Amino acid sequence: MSSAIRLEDYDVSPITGFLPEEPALTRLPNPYYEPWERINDNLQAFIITRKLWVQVEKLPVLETDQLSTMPEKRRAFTLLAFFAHAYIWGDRHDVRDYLPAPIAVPWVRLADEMEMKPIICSPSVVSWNWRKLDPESPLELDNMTVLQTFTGSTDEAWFYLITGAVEARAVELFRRIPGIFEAIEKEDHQALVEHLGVFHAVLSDCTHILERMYEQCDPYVFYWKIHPFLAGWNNMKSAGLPHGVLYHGVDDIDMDPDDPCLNSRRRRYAGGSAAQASGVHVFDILLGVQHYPTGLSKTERSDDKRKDAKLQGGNFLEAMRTYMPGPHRRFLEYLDRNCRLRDYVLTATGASVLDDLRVRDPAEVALRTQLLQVYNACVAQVRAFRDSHIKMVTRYIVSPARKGPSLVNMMTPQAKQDFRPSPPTTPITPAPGQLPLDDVVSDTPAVLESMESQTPPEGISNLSSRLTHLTSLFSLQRLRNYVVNEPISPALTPDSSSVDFSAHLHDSAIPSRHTPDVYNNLQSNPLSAGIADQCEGALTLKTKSQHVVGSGGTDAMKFLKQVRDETKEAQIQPM
Ligand code: HEM
Repeated sequence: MSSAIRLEDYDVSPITGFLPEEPALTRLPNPYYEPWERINDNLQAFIITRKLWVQVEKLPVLETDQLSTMPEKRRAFTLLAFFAHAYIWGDRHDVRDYLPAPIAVPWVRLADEMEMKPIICSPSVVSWNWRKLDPESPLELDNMTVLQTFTGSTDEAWFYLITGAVEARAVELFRRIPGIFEAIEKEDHQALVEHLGVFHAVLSDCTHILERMYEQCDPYVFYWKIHPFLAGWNNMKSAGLPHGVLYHGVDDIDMDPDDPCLNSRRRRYAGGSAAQASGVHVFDILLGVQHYPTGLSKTERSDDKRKDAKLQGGNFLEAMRTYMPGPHRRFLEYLDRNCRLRDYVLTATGASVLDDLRVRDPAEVALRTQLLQVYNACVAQVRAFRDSHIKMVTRYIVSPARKGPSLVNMMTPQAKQDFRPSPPTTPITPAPGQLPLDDVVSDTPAVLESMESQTPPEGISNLSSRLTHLTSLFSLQRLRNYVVNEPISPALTPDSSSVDFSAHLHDSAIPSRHTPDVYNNLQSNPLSAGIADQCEGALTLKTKSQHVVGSGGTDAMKFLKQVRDETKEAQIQPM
């Protein structure tokens, strides 16, 4: 290992680390790119009004050779990433399985040039997407703001900022990497203890910053409004992308649009994840934390198996490195190959070594014992970071997935626009026990609100009266518009899903074939004839939404817990 490692050789700044040192551009300076900037000026409005598709398709296919500086390239990449993900996921009721040439062509070119993949990633939404509020003040959370979001919400901005601020805080550690290498080379234990002390302080601050997520990012908003935009196009069959996404003008040149072989040309990429930010990778590598493919048992973790799994792309964290810019990836690879901190601490603090020294040099024994303690404290702190992160994933993914979407999320965009509570055109006689329809109509906003909050409005205290209201609303052809009426796919039944739909369905009063009592009851009531099938539609849509945003976090949790446990295994037992 050589202490001659120079961060700059890997595009890692001693001032801003993996974040670029040059401020991000707020607009591309060359007027040639004005068509992109003009779309971006109204991005959120175009998403809300569902006009982005048309806008993007009208764009010319711009060349990338007029992007002359790195900040320009980064801004262009980020703009295209936001356009692409808004184009694919902007309307979950109508997911497109291709990117039009005006996005795909320049994006693929830029990604190739930057040794990245044309998909949204942590570098594009976090590292290149901030500026300092006060340029003269330090780079830290309370002095950072975000340039670009899908939703315009403070929740989304905060989500990106927290990740950026963790990276920013870690810079103090990155700066010390050459020093850590040198201290090991020179066997300078005093210096090593000092470096690791700083490492520990950095880790503890990063955990604190992570936990500030709760201050301004609402889990519901994150899960239902932000997270879907960040999804990729791998394993997204249930969200409507069984084969991935076709990049028009790149992968379909000279092919008939109906050619079935086109599917094999579709690209599949993972979505944006903070696991693509380099900071936490550095923590692991420096401390010698080993990660294995998810589900690989301890006994299977021989070097051969590990290499095998590596070749098959089984290690998620390593796969995430392929979404980083080339120089950063190479920096991590360099560290991986050359950092031997853990082995060094293991040897320097081994029982026989310390026994030999005990009489000759008790001060050195004390120093080495301190070295072991501070090393272990760092490992424990990385574990604490991961524990905290797991709790966060529970609150931001698992819980909202269990609760299910609000009515607003189940409505088609058209239905949202169409909804105007108004009196019925055909008189319908209420069945015995039902409220008169006039009351129901005037109650509509309250019922909708109750479904949103999942609490019955005043006076409607039990499930059956809520269903009665629903029934009447359906009869009035109002709620019919809120659901997509298509048969439920056997592949998406609650049984095969990681989320317990049936329990939730009772709560939110959406009956289905899977809640037979309610379903049969509805079918036997003449006024509610047909409503059960409508509800099936709601369930289908709900299940679809669930799959767009993820499997309710079950797989992710398994992976995250394994990674957390692997961290613990790096601790060295004092002899
Ligand atoms: C609302 C907050 C967050 C949620 C819901 C969340 C969710 C997740 C999920 C589901 C994974 C599993 C892999 C994947 O699907 O990408 C993951 C992995 C990961 N996330 Fe987060 N994340 C959040 C914030 C952060 C932040 C702020 C950081 C760090 C700055 C971070 C760092 C990581 C890392 C390093 C991994 C890889 C696993 C590990 O090393 O423990 N996450 N995250």
